[in-house]
Amino acid sequence: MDTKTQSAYQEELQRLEQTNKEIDKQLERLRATPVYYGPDLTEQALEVLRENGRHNLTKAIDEPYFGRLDFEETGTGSPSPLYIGKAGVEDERTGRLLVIDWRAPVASLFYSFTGGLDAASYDSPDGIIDGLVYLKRNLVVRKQILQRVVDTYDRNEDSLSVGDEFLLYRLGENKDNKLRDIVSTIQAEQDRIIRAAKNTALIIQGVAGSGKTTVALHRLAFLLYQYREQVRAERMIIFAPNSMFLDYISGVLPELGVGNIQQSTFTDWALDVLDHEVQIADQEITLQRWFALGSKRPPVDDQAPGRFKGAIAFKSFLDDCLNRLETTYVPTADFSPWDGVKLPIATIREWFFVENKHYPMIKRRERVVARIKRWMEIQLEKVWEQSLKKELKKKSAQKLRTYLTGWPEYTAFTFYKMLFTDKGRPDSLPVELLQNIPESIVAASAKLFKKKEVGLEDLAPLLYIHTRLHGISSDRLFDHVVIDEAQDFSPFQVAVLDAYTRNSSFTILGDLSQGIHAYQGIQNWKEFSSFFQEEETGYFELERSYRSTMEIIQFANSVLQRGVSNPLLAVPVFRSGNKVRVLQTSLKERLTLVQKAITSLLAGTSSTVAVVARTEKQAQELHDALTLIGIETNLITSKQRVYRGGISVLPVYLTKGLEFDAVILMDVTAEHYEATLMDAKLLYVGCTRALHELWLLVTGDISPLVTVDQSEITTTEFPK
Ligand SMILES: Nc1ncnc2c1ncn2[C@@H]1O[C@H](COP(=O)(O)OP(=O)(O)OP(=O)(O)O)[C@@H](O)[C@H]1O
Repeated sequence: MDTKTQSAYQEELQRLEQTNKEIDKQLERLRATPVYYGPDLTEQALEVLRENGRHNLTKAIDEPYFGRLDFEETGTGSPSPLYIGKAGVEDERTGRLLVIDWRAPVASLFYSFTGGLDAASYDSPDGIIDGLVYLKRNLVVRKQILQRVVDTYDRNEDSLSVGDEFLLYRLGENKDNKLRDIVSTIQAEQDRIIRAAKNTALIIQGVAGSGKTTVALHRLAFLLYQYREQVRAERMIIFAPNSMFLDYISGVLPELGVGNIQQSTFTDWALDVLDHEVQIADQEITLQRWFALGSKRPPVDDQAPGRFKGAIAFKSFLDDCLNRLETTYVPTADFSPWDGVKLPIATIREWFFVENKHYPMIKRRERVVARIKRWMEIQLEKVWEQSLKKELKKKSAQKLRTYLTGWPEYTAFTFYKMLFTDKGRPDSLPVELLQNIPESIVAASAKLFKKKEVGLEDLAPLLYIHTRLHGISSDRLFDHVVIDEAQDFSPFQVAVLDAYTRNSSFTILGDLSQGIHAYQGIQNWKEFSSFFQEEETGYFELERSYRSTMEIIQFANSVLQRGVSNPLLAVPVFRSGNKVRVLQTSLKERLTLVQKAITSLLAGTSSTVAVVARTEKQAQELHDALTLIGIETNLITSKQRVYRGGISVLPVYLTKGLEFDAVILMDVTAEHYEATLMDAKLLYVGCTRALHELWLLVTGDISPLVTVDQSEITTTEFPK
């Protein structure tokens, strides 16, 4: 350690000791104070403050901060050190902030400052504050012990740009089975997204590994801090592609001290709103179909069920159907509960179309039926003879039941199903309407609906019908919605979610280059942005990739370039590693080579390894074969709910969103990965899952998507 580093280390040791003492003291006192459960409102408010204090201090006690910024606000005359941590800590006597919460306005300087001698500024509630930055320092504290001090900027040094050394140290670490927070190394372009204003629909196109998922989770924590008066955690939700992915990301929010944010798949949420009226047809079959090898795959066009039913045009079609129903959605005849008494249909129409016009259709029906019942009671009151009254009461109830059979109480599913069959349709919905839908879709839907099953692409239409029929109860509204892997969402899904989201407050993240579910997703972000007012929409691009080494990113980019015109290429951070290995093997030697590869990777620095097959069936076979030769692996299928880490075997399309220290891509042959857009995206997704090591195994002709002669980034040799 040179003298400068040594003195910085000593200075930080002292400071840490003081901070630790203060935190210990405060926590001890708070823990000793009995919790107040009584009725006094002031005491209750104080108890909330104490509880917050306990919570923050418990969080801060092991690692009080991770960064320091020396900032001289213009006009103050001298710089003061700001220590930045996951939770703010105040000196009880002086009220001075010992640690600043990373989400506080001033902390944004720590992330946005990129070096140089010029003044820096941040946005505070009192306006723009500017001044000079003297020092940016990263600190690693674990269990109250100072482990590392790295200066990434020093105004008195020659090099005046903020260095990447600490970021590279962080990126070089191995991964276990959970995504982690990045508060200590958030980059300026990520920070802009995290701190963007709440009432905007943010759309973020980010290359693989650019931190989209991580940024979205940090943004939720930021919004909860910055808008604490306006948003509640339980009213925020993050939609992720599957339950295993949710498990994988489940650690980040608690690490950031944020609880209770809903985390769900669109499917689970939709089924809940629909009160589980339908079941989802087996997804394995759908996936097998869309991820079959080359020629066995159906064409992906606008007639594919997901694209067709996910389009806004389909929403307009449903609107048309619902509007038609609405205009005729009342009985046609007067209602007569008994001879001589009549409620004219004109009155019923008036109640339905005029008096209750602001209610959704089914609610209106309910209100009108209640009104008819009240009217009947009034008529009955006019009958004096008790036995007759009793008889009329019974008779009229029966009459009403019969009358209402001509006024069915649709649910989302009964209405939707009716559209695809020729039975039970009201006159307002002639069967000719079906001409708007491709025959194959009508036939497949009708078959499925008979079993009360639906496809994933039916959920947005069902939810939409549900909201038109029943409305949205206020406890279902979200304060903010995050959609991860949004390129796989349909415009219709986003339109439905918009109805459930106050002020269109969205963070929508994805990567068009990873759009492997093209049969249901979008091809262009404009398909979403067109819903939102231009002034309330934000669009960001993230180009830097933090996950993988330079060699892996360059290789993955070359795959994309061979299959996609105008690809969005990732820019790697300068983290060099081993070359990508492309290993040829015979069918006979294939398994032995996989075994050797796994052993070699685990003996090196990798602790999570993925063996990636092209299809689910091949993954199953590989898993079985590896088990037989004594290698324990976790088989990941589309039904998986938990990500365990270790050695995983999975089909390439299920790797999306995950990451592993090392990836072994199996069968990268011409047969398995053709020179098509879809296969290029699939292989790109597979390659970009690797942090440190990427190995490709080839038995037969190599895929035309792969260039082996890039000797600076690939090798064909097995490591010694
Ligand atoms: N600023 C950062 N500092 C440290 N690590 C980072 C940073 N940004 C991203 N990472 C790391 O990069 C990896 C990729 O992040 P993440 O999974 O959020 O990216 P993504 O854009 O959602 O990826 P993909 O689209 O490929 O699934 C993670 O390991 C994350 O911790």
